[in-house]
Amino acid sequence: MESNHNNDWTAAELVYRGEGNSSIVIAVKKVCFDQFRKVKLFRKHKSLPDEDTFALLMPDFCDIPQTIATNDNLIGPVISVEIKPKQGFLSSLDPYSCVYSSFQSVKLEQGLITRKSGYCPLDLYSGCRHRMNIALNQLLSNPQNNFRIFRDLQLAYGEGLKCDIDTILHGFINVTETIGSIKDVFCNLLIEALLKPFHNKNEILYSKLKMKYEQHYCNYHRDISLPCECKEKCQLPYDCILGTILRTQMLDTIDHRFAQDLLDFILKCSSDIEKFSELTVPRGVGSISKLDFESNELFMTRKIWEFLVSLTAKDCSIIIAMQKLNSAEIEFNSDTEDAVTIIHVPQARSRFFVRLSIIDVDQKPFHKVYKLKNFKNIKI
Ligand SMILES: O=P(O)(O)O[C@@H]1[C@@H](OP(=O)(O)O)[C@H](OP(=O)(O)O)[C@H](O)[C@H](OP(=O)(O)O)[C@H]1OP(=O)(O)O
Ligand SMILES: Nc1ncnc2c1ncn2[C@@H]1O[C@H](COP(=O)(O)OP(=O)(O)OP(=O)(O)O)[C@@H](O)[C@H]1O
Repeated sequence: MESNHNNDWTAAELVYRGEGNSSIVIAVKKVCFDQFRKVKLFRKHKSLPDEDTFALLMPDFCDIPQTIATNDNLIGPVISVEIKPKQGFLSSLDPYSCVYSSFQSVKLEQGLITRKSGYCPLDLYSGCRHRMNIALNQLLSNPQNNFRIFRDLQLAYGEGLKCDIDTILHGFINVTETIGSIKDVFCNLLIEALLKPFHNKNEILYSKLKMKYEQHYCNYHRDISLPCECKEKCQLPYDCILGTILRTQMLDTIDHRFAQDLLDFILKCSSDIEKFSELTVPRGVGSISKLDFESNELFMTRKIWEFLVSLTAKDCSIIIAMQKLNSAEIEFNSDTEDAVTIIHVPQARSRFFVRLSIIDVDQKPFHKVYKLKNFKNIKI
């Protein structure tokens, strides 16, 4: 990840941050990552390859560097929250319960988790502050791989590491200044960040993606989640970070079942599988039906492309990096490609500088279309 140094880091400067299926993420700091590696049991067998391998140098989205905001007016620790929100709408494969709860059953059966989470993505994506608050509280109580808090770039809260929230947030939200509990104030801040407009580089693509979304409820979580009883019917803002992710997820208009048939058919006629990994956005993206200019083949290829992009959006994570503002004015670089904003939280009598990012947006390979076949617990 980004550093002010040149690239000659020694092991002593590297900090283990986390890892996925295909990569280990290290931040450039002062301690060797091996000491900190708290890996899920099923990844314990993995190690770094002995031969030369590749590394990606990425900005550290848990940080608020000087290139984005002059730090003179920012005080206290940088608190970053990582949320892996998963699929935010009901799938036609199961119109009653969220997809997340089905995968939780599979994980429980496979011994990957010890108890099912009360987190319902439909609550988080609802746009209703009450429901979002329930979702965040459930993530806090059973974070799994869906929720982490970092304090000054170090993991402070997550699966297997549940420290006291008030201690983690010390100097960020102060108990003497808050009305209500620190946890409530913190959740309110996160909700505001998730609902703020998220301006990003791909706005032109995203503006083409429509979102016809009403609040949904999930049968599985009916004892935890509450119906939205707000005076005005809540709706997820189209242009917030969750809205952006949801619109991309909703590019999946065909579901695994049909995607598999479609892909079988395409592969019978052509072996050019490269077309599914093309980075160019296909013309007509987001349109449910075949458009006049599209041949059958173009249409089917577009549908598979959209399905795979939607899979990426169903698996990506959000990082919200925040720091307290100490004065009325803050200068930030208006050329920055990052989505930054300022949030006033009356209950904390404070304003916060917030940087929003989306990570883990690697393209999914086309064979992912067949993945669902391997899960006998998923209702089809
Ligand atoms: O299928 P899901 O919803 O369980 O998502 C997988 C994730 O599981 P999760 O449920 O988030 O713990 C899974 O996450 P973990 O490795 O369990 O942290 C991966 O992100 C996987 O993607 P890939 O195979 O590495 O490209 C994800 O698979 P795909 O999104 O590629 O299908
Ligand atoms: N650019 C970044 N800035 C800050 N933290 C990051 C960044 N990229 C990754 N991370 C951290 O490293 C962890 C692992 O990231 P990675 O993308 O490899 O795995 P993942 O999200 O679990 O995906 P997968 O299992 O699909 O490979 C993330 O969960 C996050 O905590």
